Amino acid sequence: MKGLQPVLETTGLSIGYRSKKVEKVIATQLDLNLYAGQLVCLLGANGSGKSTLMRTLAGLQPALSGEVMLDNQPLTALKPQGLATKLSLVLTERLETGNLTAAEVIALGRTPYTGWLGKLSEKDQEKVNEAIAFTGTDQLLDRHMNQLSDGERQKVMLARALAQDTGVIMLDEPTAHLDLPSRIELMKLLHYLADETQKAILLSTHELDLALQTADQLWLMEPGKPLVTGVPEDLILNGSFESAFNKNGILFDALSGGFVIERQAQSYLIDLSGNEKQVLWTKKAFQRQGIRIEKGERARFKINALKDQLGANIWEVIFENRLIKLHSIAELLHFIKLNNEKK
Ligand SMILES: Nc1ncnc2c1ncn2[C@@H]1O[C@H](COP(=O)(O)OP(=O)(O)OP(=O)(O)O)[C@@H](O)[C@H]1O
Repeated sequence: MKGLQPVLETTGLSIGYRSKKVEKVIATQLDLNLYAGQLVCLLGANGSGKSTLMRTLAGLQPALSGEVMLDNQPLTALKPQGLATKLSLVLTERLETGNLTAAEVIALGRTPYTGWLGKLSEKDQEKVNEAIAFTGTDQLLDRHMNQLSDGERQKVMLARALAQDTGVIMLDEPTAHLDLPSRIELMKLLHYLADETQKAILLSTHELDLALQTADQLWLMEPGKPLVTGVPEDLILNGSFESAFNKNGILFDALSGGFVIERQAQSYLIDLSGNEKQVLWTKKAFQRQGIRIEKGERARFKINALKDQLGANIWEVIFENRLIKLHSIAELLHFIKLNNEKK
């Protein structure tokens, strides 16, 4: 990113809460950069400080110390209207927009340019139309907000933010109430938007899998530790991702890129080879059943996962010099458990 100017930059930023007597510091020494065209996912366990950071970057709460520069201007020097032309924020809380139609809500995005009662100019209407086209909300325009599903409402709120035409868009847990297909659709849309419109998009989320697959950059928050930034794969390889999320029997498996539930496992002398996909799912089944593969000089179970002539999955097991053919993972698990006990 050398040579590129960040749209949003923090220097020595400390965030937290200050009351008359006490100061509650949530994170310090934050030197963060947000660049045009990037989708950045802010990740962290509950209470790690994601909302506090978003609120501070959006000017909704003061920093404890340090500086936030937005478009080369200190955030603190921007008046609300000026700020609203540079940064838009989509919150998860359902706003009191129930009686408004989707079209009216999207048009509200132009408020910083028109004033509350302002009439939309041709340019305003153009921006609104663009926002509608990007988000595919044209079928929803006449509907009232309280008649929309969570996914539809979220798209309308995104269209409003797009109509606001700011360099930075921030979204606080935008996928929170959505089902899996809608979550994937929204993340894909955000990635496309960042790329296509060169906006900087920062969102907080608990969707680790989706963030790993779509974010250009991750910002990882962990209480008491410095915030770590980087591309997802680097953060996996250097162990930051594991460190932030491994807890209470849930482990991030850096080899598969997924989370596994840690179980009490028993070792079995197994030699497993064969068809890649079958081997992968056989290993997952072993993991789920607490069967830990232990490689040894002499495997007690020598398993070859393969397809038969008709293309069906089979597992050939050599056990005590006999060849046994099994036809499902269920049969394999049963066989191994039964025979491992017979010493
Ligand atoms: N108004 C407040 N005054 C004091 N402390 C607060 C306030 N709001 C939040 N906190 C504390 O700040 C810490 C960070 O909270 P924050 O809401 O930023 O975390 P988060 O990562 O967004 O959590 P979640 O994933 O649960 O939404 C928590 O310990 C929380 O209790």
